[in-house]
Amino acid sequence: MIRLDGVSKRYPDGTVAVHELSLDVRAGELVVLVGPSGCGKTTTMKMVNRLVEPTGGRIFVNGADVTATDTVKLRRGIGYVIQNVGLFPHRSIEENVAIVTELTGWSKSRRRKRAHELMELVGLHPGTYAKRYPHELSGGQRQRVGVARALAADPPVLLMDEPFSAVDPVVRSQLQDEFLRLQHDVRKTILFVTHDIEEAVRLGDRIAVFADAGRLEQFDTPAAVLGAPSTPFVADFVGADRGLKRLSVTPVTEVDIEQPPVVHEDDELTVAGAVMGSARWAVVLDAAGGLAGWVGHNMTDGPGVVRDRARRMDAWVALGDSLKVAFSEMLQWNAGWIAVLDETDRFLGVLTPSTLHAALRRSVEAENQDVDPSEVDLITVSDS
Ligand SMILES: Nc1ncnc2c1ncn2[C@@H]1O[C@H](COP(=O)(O)OP(=O)(O)OP(=O)(O)O)[C@@H](O)[C@H]1O
Repeated sequence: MIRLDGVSKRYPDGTVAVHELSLDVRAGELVVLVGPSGCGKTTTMKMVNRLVEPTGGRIFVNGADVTATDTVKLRRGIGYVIQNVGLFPHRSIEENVAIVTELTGWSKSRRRKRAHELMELVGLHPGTYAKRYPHELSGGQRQRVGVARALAADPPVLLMDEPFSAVDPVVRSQLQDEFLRLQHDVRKTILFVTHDIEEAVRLGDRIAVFADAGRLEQFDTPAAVLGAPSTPFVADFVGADRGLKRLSVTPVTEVDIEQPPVVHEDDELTVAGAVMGSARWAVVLDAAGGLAGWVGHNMTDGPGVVRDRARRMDAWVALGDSLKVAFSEMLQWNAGWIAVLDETDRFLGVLTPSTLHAALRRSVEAENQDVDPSEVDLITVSDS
């Protein structure tokens, strides 16, 4: 969808901002350009919509050479979101969002309808915000207006240059979440610039790590960049805590799950005790196979059914959630284990701190060796 072919940019003063860069972004993919300040990320992005003209190489958007495309037409098909948004201060939010559709000659009522739709999409209720002016919004809200405006003409391609870096970390994280949800729905082809590796890992389908002068050090999935940095520069850039960062890009899979004894709410306590054998506790399921809670072996004496003694259990994750979500769930509930449920809320098994650790080790080892994660043997303290 976007293809850079040996692209270079030397500014008139002799600065080489980008040197023979080749990169492709597939349709519907979100590629993050990340690297230290001055490495040529912004220059690269601006060459795609011709705010900067390359001095070498070729750039294609949807198969067409950008230098052979009329700039007005080119930019109409490319939404552009920048750090401080650049909203028009004397226009209302609704008018700011509609600016591109105004330029393309849409009728007033159609522009208004589209602006309201987009405001809803980015979480700004039009009833409250449509008539406000930019100075009456928070920084995070202004960024959302910037995203809505870029989406107004429904361009297939979005360029985003540090769009969330002007807001505080909490709002930033919120905007990132919302943006991921939005991208899930709209599936644009996105080139996203940031200097923040955490943001890159969180958002990117693939990330391109730049060193100086637009030199591409590694272009791969976040998991691969964190798990197997291809050069010392990348290893240094992603940081010594890359193992921790990997948590957020490694999903919980079937192989990570443990199977504790399972009993049902209606089981007799004596039966439940027998099912547990030497185990200290069992998971309690409801009639639909969903998680009802847990029961300890020492709670199974006497008459009655499991339901009478079972304790509630609220700590769970869905299969496919990240290990980071699993760890934080465990910490939040101060639980020694958490349940794993499928998409219909049926119980699949549990994760414990040691299975979580094993899952992380397995994923790092697999990445390093380029083998299937299920084939990696783990040696743990309890094995030795
Ligand atoms: N108009 C210009 N004239 C001369 N040099 C420029 C110009 N614009 C950018 N540069 C230089 O090109 C290099 C790359 O700049 P660019 O803005 O692309 O970097 P960046 O990776 O986006 O940096 P940052 O993260 O700090 O925004 C820098 O050395 C910069 O000083």
